Amino acid sequence: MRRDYIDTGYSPKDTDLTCEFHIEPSAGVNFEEAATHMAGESSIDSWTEIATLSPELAARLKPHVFYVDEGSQTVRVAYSEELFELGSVPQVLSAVAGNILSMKVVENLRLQDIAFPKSMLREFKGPKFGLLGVRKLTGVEGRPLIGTIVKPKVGLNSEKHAEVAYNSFAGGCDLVKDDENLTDQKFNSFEKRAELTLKLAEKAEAETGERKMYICNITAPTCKEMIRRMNVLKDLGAHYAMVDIVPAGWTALQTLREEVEDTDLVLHAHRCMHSAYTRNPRHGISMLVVAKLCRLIGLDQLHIGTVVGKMHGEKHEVLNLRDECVLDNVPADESQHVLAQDWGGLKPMFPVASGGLAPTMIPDLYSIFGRDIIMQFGGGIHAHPMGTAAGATACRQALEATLEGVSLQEYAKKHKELEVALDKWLKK
Ligand SMILES: O=C(COP(=O)(O)O)[C@H](O)[C@H](O)COP(=O)(O)O
Ligand SMILES: [Mg+2]
Repeated sequence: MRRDYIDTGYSPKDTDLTCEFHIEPSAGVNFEEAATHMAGESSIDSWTEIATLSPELAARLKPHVFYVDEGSQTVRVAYSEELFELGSVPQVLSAVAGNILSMKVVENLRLQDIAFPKSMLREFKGPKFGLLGVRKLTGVEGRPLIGTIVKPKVGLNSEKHAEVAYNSFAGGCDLVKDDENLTDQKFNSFEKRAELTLKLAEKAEAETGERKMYICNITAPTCKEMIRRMNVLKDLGAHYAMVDIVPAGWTALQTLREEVEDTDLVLHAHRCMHSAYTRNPRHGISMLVVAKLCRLIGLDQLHIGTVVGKMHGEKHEVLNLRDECVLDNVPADESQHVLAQDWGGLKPMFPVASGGLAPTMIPDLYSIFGRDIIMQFGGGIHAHPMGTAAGATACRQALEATLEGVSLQEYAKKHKELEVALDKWLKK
C-alpha cells in the first residue's frame, strides 16, 4: 500500500474532481490507513505495492487526500481530471462510488458530495427547460405549482386513469403524473393511457383557460422501448415525460437526455429506489450526489422530499437538495457536508415535494420551500371525501389562502372543499 496519498498541504486545482467521504475504519484499522486504501482503490492503486505503477505515473495520477478529520470521520479527496471519462456518469461512479464501498478495511463509507470541475460540466447539457422553462411552459408565475399522482398507483384501466386525471385538472391541478410503478401493464397500456389522458388534458385546458400538463411514465429498457415511448409522447403532442431515475440507471438517463434534445419534452425525475443507497447516513451515496448527477445530465424536475410528509428526509437535507437544484453557485457548507459547486450556467431544476402530503400542509410547505416548488399530492387529493376534483380545488384554495396570508380555517369559512379537507386532515 502506498503511503503518500494523505496530503493535507495540497490545494485542489480548478481542474480536479473533488469528493467528500464519511469513513468508519474497521476494527484495528487506523483512520488514515483506511483513507489511503479508499483513495488508492478509487483511482490508481491495488491492495499491495504494484510494480506496474511507476513512480512517474503515480506522481501524475495519485489522489490527494487534502482534508482529514478523524473526529467527524470526514475526508476530502482531490482527483486529477485525467482519471476520468468526463462525459460518463457510470465511469465516474465506478471510481468514486465503486469498489471502495465494499472494502473490508472500512466498516462504513459514504460518498457525501462530488464537486464537478468545469471540464466535466462542459461534457453535459444540463436541463433543457429547467425551472424557468417549466414556468414559461405552464404559464404559472409567482406561485408553487400544484400536481397530483393518479391513484391507485396501478390497477385503473386507461379510461378510468384519464378520467381521474381530468377530474384533477378540472379541480385545479397544473400537473398530473403517473405513479412510479405504472408503465405498460395489461390493464393500462402505455399508448392508450397516453392518448386518452392527453386528450382530456386538452379538454380541461379549454374549459379552465389554464395550461394542463400530463406527465406520462416512459420508464422501460432504454433503447428498445423507453426512447420509443418518448417518441410516442412527442408525436401525441405531449409536453412532458417521466422517468424513474434509479431503476432506469445512469446510462439510460444520459441516453434519454441526448434523445430528448430534439423534442419539446420536459423530463420529470422520480427518485424511487434512491434509498437503497442514500438512506443509511453512514454508508452508500448521498441523495445530494443523486440530485447533482440529475442536474448535470439534464433532468428538468426532481423529487427532493417534503420534510412534513411520509418520506424520510430531515429539513436541512431537503433544503440542501433544493439549493443544489436551484442555485447557480452553491456555497460550501462544511457542517452539512456540502462542497462548493459553480454550475457553470447549467440551468436550475424545478424541485418537487411529494409523498404523504395533504392540502392542510400547504402553509408549512410554503414556509419551508417558498414559491419555487412543485407541491404534489396523491392521497391528499384522491382521498378527499367529495372526490378528486374537490381534492384538487381544496389544494388551490389552501394555496390561495397561504399566498394571501389568511389562515386555512378563516379561508375555509367561504370555501367548502377546503373546509371538508380541514375536517379530514387537520390534526385536532
Ligand atoms: O406517489 C407518491 C406520493 O403519493 P402520496 O401523495 O399518496 O403519498 C410518490 O411516489 C412519492 O412522492 C415518492 O416519494 P419522494 O417524492 O420523496 O421520492
Ligand atoms: Mg408514487
